[in-house]
Amino acid sequence: MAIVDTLTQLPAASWLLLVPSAVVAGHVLLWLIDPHKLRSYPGPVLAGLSDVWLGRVAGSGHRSEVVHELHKQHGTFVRLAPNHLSISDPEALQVVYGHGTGTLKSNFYEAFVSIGRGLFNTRSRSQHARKRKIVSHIFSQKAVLEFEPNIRLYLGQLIAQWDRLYEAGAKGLSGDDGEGGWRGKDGRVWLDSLPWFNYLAFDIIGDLAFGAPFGMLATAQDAAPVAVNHDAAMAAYGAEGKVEVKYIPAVQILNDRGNYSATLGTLAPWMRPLVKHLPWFKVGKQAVNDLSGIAVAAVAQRLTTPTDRVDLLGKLQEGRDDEGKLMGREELTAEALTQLIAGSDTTSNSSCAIVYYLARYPEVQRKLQRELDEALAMEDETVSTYEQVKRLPYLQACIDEALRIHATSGIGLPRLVPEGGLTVCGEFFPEGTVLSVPTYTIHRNTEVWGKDADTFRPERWFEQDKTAMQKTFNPFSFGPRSCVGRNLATMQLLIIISTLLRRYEFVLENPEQPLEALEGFLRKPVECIVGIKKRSI
Ligand code: HEM
Repeated sequence: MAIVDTLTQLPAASWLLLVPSAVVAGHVLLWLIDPHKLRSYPGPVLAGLSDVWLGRVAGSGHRSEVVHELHKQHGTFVRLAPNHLSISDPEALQVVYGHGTGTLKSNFYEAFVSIGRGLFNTRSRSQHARKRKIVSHIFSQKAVLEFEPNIRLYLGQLIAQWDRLYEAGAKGLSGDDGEGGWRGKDGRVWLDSLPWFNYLAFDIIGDLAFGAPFGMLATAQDAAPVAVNHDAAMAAYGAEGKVEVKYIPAVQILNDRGNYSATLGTLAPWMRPLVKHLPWFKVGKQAVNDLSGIAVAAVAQRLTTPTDRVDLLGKLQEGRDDEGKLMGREELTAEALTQLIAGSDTTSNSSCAIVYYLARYPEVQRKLQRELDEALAMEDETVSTYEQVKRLPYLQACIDEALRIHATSGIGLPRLVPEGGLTVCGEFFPEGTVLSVPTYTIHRNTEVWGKDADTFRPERWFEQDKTAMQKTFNPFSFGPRSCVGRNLATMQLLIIISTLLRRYEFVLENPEQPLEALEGFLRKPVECIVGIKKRSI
């Protein structure tokens, strides 16, 4: 009681000193006790003491690069936080992520939960298995073929826009369509391709997941309808009448939300409510809200206007679990939101990176164009079909090589060691330890990819040990939590890249300039300005 009395009588200034000192002392004490038995592993001293070190690195936008440098310096094992060890050995992938080893997503993923849990941020094994069973049917190879017409429709719209800008650009004109506008120079149109790839990806996934495109390609603008009042929109399910909406920049909001959640998720759960009030985090919190509003508005709209069209939302509505139950409305909204988030900028960042590398290496681009010209006849439609391009080896090698060097999911995805512990690369880790394998780093492992692992060179896919490459190639992750949309993503990339590269020739303004990227949850190109010219085929 005496201690409590003394503390309550302390002046405010003393508290200002006391609280931080107690926090620091607590961290040092935990470091000394070493409850996770990770103290013997190398890494920055501050990382061993507090989550704040990794939080700051994540907030810098260069987490993968920082972790990569640490692995170069310290080797296979690097401690990234008091309870988080990064393992850069490709052999670790199968244990940390594979089927049957029992790892679960760590509490990092709690920072991604908004309107209920979707497939991506469900951590419970049984709940995830139930959802995955319903959703994986929708993304089977056979099922995704039904979505091909939607992909081809919006790609056709992108081409119509680029053809229009090229015709004007070839005459030396300029304009302001798309972010940053476009200008004609040297018989080409010059534009930042990233926003256009975002419009394409958002319109495709908007159409598939919500039943209508956002209309970004048509307006050349980042704008999506969001429910003004979530609760009212939720209540409107099944009722007559319209949901009140306003328009917001969805691509920007998705970026803000990814940066926010990927940083917040690195911090201990007790820190999260405190930092949410800092200005930087407030922007992200608003983004989480707005993003859910897009799903709420779209799903509410859809449910008040029933349709028999074939899309992801329709299939989710029909999906039943083992007990034959349909998804409730909240779950349906959460899953549609998950697909919007998971299936939009993943595809646009990847498309953008592929085009950047093809523009940077003109000989690779020409070789790919030769393959496309031989495979596709003159009279074929402007937009390739999946059937035409699904087995073109050089096209596949170009896509894989770009996904290797610019894996949009580059960070080590954190997993929790299950009951009984886990042995990874000869080291034992007790239950509750957080482990991850950094994709960015294993995609640069010189033993697997060769001495020139830092260079974009599709030929390596025909030269190096195929088994080792396939075991290490991790753009979609491995195991029960790997990308459920992989078949859809692969089909999209094959159709998009084959169509664009057959129709246009791409050059960079400054070929020596590396593709600058910033990372929240995903590594995103900052911009990719290309000069586009129509080919004569
Ligand atoms: C090039 C495009 C894509 C890449 C590189 C990619 C990559 C990934 C990766 C690495 C994960 C694991 C994330 C984690 O464990 O934290 C993942 C999960 C997921 N992806 Fe994709 N993805 C792509 C496209 C898509 C598309 C088009 C969809 C659907 C429309 C989709 C839906 C999902 C979902 C729902 C999950 C969570 C799966 C689960 O936890 O069971 N992805 N993706």
